[in-house]
Amino acid sequence: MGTSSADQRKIVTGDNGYVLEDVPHLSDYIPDLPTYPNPLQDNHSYSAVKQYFVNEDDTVAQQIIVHKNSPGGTHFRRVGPRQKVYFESDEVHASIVTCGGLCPGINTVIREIVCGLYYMYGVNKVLGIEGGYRGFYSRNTIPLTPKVVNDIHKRGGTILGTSRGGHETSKIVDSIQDRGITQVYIIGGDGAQKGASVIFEEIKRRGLKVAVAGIPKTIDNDIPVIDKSFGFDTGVEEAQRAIDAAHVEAESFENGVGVVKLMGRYSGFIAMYATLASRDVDCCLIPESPFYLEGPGGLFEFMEKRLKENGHMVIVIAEGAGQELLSESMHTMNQQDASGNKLLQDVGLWISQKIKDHFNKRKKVLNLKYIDPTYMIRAIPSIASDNVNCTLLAQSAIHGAMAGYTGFTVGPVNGKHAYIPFYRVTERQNKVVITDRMWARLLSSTNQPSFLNPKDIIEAKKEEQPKTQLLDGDSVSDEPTSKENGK
Ligand SMILES: Nc1ncnc2c1ncn2[C@@H]1O[C@H](COP(=O)(O)OP(=O)(O)O)[C@@H](O)[C@H]1O
Ligand SMILES: O=P(O)(O)OC[C@H]1O[C@](O)(COP(=O)(O)O)[C@@H](O)[C@@H]1O
Ligand SMILES: [Mg+2]
Repeated sequence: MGTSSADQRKIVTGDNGYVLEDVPHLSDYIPDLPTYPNPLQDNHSYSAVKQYFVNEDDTVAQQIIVHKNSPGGTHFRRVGPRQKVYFESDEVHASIVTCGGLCPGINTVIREIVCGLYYMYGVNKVLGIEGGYRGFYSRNTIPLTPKVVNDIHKRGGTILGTSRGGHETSKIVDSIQDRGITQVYIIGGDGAQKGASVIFEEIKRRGLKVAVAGIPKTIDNDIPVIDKSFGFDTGVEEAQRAIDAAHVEAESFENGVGVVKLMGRYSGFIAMYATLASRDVDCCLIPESPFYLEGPGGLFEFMEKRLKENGHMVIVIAEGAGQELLSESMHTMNQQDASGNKLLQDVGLWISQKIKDHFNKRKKVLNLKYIDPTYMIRAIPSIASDNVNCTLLAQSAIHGAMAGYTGFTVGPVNGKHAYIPFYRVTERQNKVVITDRMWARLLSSTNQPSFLNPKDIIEAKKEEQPKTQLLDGDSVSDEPTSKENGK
């Protein structure tokens, strides 16, 4: 096995093309750290479990579809408790912060970090940071105990509050240092993971014994490498209620059209999965798949055909879809939120008006109902399966931090949880790949136009994006493409 530390990445290579993209460890930059036996070995719930401690060499393969002569490929370190820990229980002063937009299940993750630290590792100093990153330097903190968090998983939102913007690295790390915090748990999306990475770098530069762990939260599912985020299934489930309502309204009126706008700033996963789950959707529009309204192969032509055949139809549109059409017609400026995310025009209102105008001009009856459940799908408590996801993530993050790992995001990779270095989850956004099988499944389920001409398809294939990873059994590769590698 060889190791390479080019640009600080910990890459371990083995036989037959095996590669481990390892995560940093406190001992990488602090010499002679003492270790302690893991207190879990005396814990009645765990000591009976055969092979409870994870073998140090266990790793999780990023690619599970392999061929006879495939090389070993990229792997990540498997999560779980280690025999040795790098913190004594009373040395741990943990902090938890929640950043960015809401997502069902955040409170469950908070609860499980607090309870996991208390019950598994005997840690009783856990601090909640209020209001996102800026809370480190501008807000009060909340001491968190199992009693305080006991019922919070039944509530939507985050008991700590959240925010966008406000990431001032040195002020945050000063606060971590001043308060004597030794473990930082950051629950947040792609933006928050970038912030976590910068915090980790500054902590390392200052040589502090502070573990930084990221727990990915993204209702849009735009974080790469991981199978999917907690809360995503809850969001898709809740979206069914809006689609059902749109369908009932549409089929009850002559030429009824239900338009449902769902979240998805840059990635259309919620719209795609809500559509595939529902079977009542006639057309799904996402940011990754450009569409057009007029002319042969356009949306209006398809609508006229579908309404003639069925008398009603449902359109699901992701909020980031068709933004190029909107800015053409509205001459909008590029506005951003406090975190630098693009502020979008309401594509649902826009498309509803365009559809109405089109049918009005042709003097055709149209009954259009526009439903915007945007915040309803993310402001609710998580469903049972997501609660289990949250527990696994929280406990895995704790085991990693206690074992001295740092600068990592935890997440499921092909169903097995792994510690993933920050750079792998921040270097790009996860998007629906429209030349992949999952989008083809959607097109064949709705029978909508692809809005692509043969030339576009050749171009899209040439772009060689990584495959859609979410729940797609056929997904083959999430490796950076040759383009991303700059080759
Ligand atoms: N490139 C970045 N570097 C440092 N901090 C960032 C970066 N991008 C976003 N952040 C911070 O992360 C937090 C959450 O980001 P945001 O994009 O709002 O939500 P999310 O984490 O859900 O994607 C914000 O406080 C923001 O300032
Ligand atoms: O209005 P807000 O709070 O900025 O949130 C809206 C946005 O949050 C999202 O859910 C994603 O936000 P995150 O990146 O924070 O997860 C988008 O789909 C949506 O545009
Ligand atoms: Mg984001």
